[in-house]
This record gives sequence, structure tokens and C-alpha cells, in this order.
Amino acid sequence: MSIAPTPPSKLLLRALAGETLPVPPIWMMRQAGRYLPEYRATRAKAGDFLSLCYNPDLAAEVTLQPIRRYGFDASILFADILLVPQALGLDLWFVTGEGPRLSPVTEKGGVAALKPADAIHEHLAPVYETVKILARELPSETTLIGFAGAPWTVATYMIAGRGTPDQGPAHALKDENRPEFEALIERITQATIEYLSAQVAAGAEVVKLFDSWAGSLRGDDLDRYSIAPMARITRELKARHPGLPVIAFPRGAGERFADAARAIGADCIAIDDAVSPEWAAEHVQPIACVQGNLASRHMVTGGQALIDETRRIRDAFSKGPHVFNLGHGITPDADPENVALMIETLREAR
Ligand SMILES: Cc1c2[nH]c(c1CCC(=O)O)Cc1[nH]c(c(CCC(=O)O)c1C)Cc1[nH]c(c(CCC(=O)O)c1C)Cc1[nH]c(c(C)c1CCC(=O)O)C2
Repeated sequence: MSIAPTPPSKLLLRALAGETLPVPPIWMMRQAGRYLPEYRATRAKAGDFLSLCYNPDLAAEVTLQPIRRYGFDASILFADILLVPQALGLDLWFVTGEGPRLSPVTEKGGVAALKPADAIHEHLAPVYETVKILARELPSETTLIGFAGAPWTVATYMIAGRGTPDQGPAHALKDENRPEFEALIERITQATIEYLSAQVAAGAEVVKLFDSWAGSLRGDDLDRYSIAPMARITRELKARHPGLPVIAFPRGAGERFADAARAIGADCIAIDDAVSPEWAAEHVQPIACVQGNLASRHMVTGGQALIDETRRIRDAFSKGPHVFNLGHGITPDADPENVALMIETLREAR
């Protein structure tokens, strides 16, 4: 007699498995962050942002804070996409009020001077320890999401050494030295597979790939440097961890979110708020679960507009699998009361 696999009971896992739920699960990008006073207090205790990322007890503590305060259905590991470049050998630091700085890969002997992908684990061991603590301490109904940056987005920081408005330096390397650019994408792809696989081994139940700058890739470049690497990472992770749900976020893909959904093979496509929920319900949701897409500014402005937009998104996606989220991360100037209002509105009886 064959025994059917037990269906998942956590709401997020059910939505990712394709189930249409009366109320979608909800979590929020950057849910552990500066808009919360308890986050700011723990960060001060750690000293700075990177020390917080590499302190398993404190990183687990800030991951749990929004779960305690709001009862989100999912918890995202507290870390940063730029820990991988650091594990590959680049220097990384954060300038207060400005953002990340790295020693650009092009100025340090190029890709040849980076560490091999399987040499990242010692540096990243504290992150795996954070995952282990969370797997133990999260409430039984809360899903633990691990994450990494997608290769293109990580490459843009490794090439420029900082965030850039148009990812100009990365586009320049792609156009001027394509073999070097492609070698970099390849090294990050391999490192990302290793990193996420180790997060899953430590207890992450879902993984998410953040391609925050996918929108600056046009035409074939989007296929080759955003979609294809994410498809390969997804395939390899699912081969190593059968049944592992994957969320992919090719931010800024616009109408190409539908191609991305078809080609990546992820269980869920996260969308930003530049596309309408009605469009995404028609063109993306038939292919995969959709995550999104309330504009983050509603967490600052609140009021009736927040209520109306939350209902509009919930209703637009009500006929298929949906995970409610923002279109991008919550900003430091957000009001914690507005987060509570969003959750209350989402979960109200219709
Ligand atoms: C591009 C990118 C980065 N990091 C990340 C991305 C992709 C998603 C996106 O587009 O926002 C992803 C990220 N960064 C962080 C998380 C933790 C999980 C979460 O709560 O979502 C995740 C998933 C913590 C963080 N990462 C960062 C903070 C703020 C740091 C602080 O406390 O000072 C947090 C909570 C810093 C960071 N980290 C990065 C930048 C550009 C900055 C500076 C900008 C800023 O200050 O908001 C790189």
C-alpha cells in the first residue's frame, strides 16, 4: 500500500504548494528592520549592522521580533545578500546613512582571485547557526525562509563596490569583458547553490532569491543573466532537496514576470508594485503562486488608502495561490501601526 505524503499544514507552505486559501499568508520584506524600536535596540547592542548579521543569538532575536509583534505567517532569516561576496573574499563595510561598500572585484585580481564556491562555509557558519536557532524557536505555524541575492544583483555590487542608480559599472563590464562578467555570474551561481543548500540543511523550509536589479536587464540579457541563473539555482536546489519550495523575485521585470514565472521553475514569483495585481492575477498566477505587491509607501502613509489597496490586492488574487507582501522592503520611516492595520485588514472577514 502506498502512503500519500502528508500535505503541509503551515499556511505559507500551503500557498506555495498551489492551494487557494480564504485568507492568504502574509509576511513582509525587511520585516526585521529600523522601523521597529526593538530592532534598533538590538542593533545598538550588536554595535553595527554586520556584527548583528554575524551574531547568531542577536540575529535570531531580531528575526523573531516581528513574529512576536505581528504574528506573521513567515519569518525571513536576518542576514544580507552581501555576505556572499564577503565570503568569496571581498572586503565589505556599511557607511551609516549611505549603504554598503565593497572592494570591487575588478580591482582585486578579478574573478580568478575570488575564493572557490565551496570555500564560503567557514565564513558563513554564523548564518547557519542563526537558522538552527530559528528552526528551534519559531512558533510551529511560522515558516522559516532562507534567502540569497540572485547572481546579477550580487554581481552589480561586486563590480561597482556600492549600490548604483542604474547598475552602470556592471553593464559596462558585461559589454566590455563578457568572459570575465560571465565567469563572475558563474562563481556567484555556484556559491549561491552552496549557501542556500547549507541554509536548508540547517533548517530553512523555503528559499527566496532576490534579484532586486533585474529590471535594468533588457531583452536577452534578462534571460541570460537573471532568469537563467535563477532557473539553474532552483533546479539544483530542488535536486538536492526534493520538495523544497522556491520563491524568485526578479524585481522590475514588468510584463516579463510571466516569462520569468515560466522559465525559472520557482513555486512562487514575487512581484513589485510597478505591475497591477489584476494584470499579475491574469498573467502570472496561472503559472505560479504570486507574492506581493502592496506599495511600501502605504506603511508610511496609512489611512483609508492602505485599507483600500490591501483589499484590492487580496481580492485581485483571491482565485489562486497568493502570498501577501509588499512590493519591496519596508522603509525605516514606516509607522509600526500601519503594519498592524495592513494585517488586520487582510485577515478581516469579507
Ligand atoms: C539589495 C539588497 C541588500 N540586501 C538585501 C537586498 C535585496 C532586497 C532589496 O532589494 O531590498 C536583502 C536583505 N537585507 C536584509 C534582509 C533581511 C531579511 C528581511 O527582514 O527582509 C534581506 C532579505 C537586512 C538589511 N540589510 C540592510 C538593512 C539596514 C541596515 C541597518 O540596520 O542599518 C537591513 C535591515 C542594509 C543593506 N543591505 C543592502 C543594502 C543596499 C543596504 C542599505 C540600504 C538600507 O540601509 O536600507 C543590500
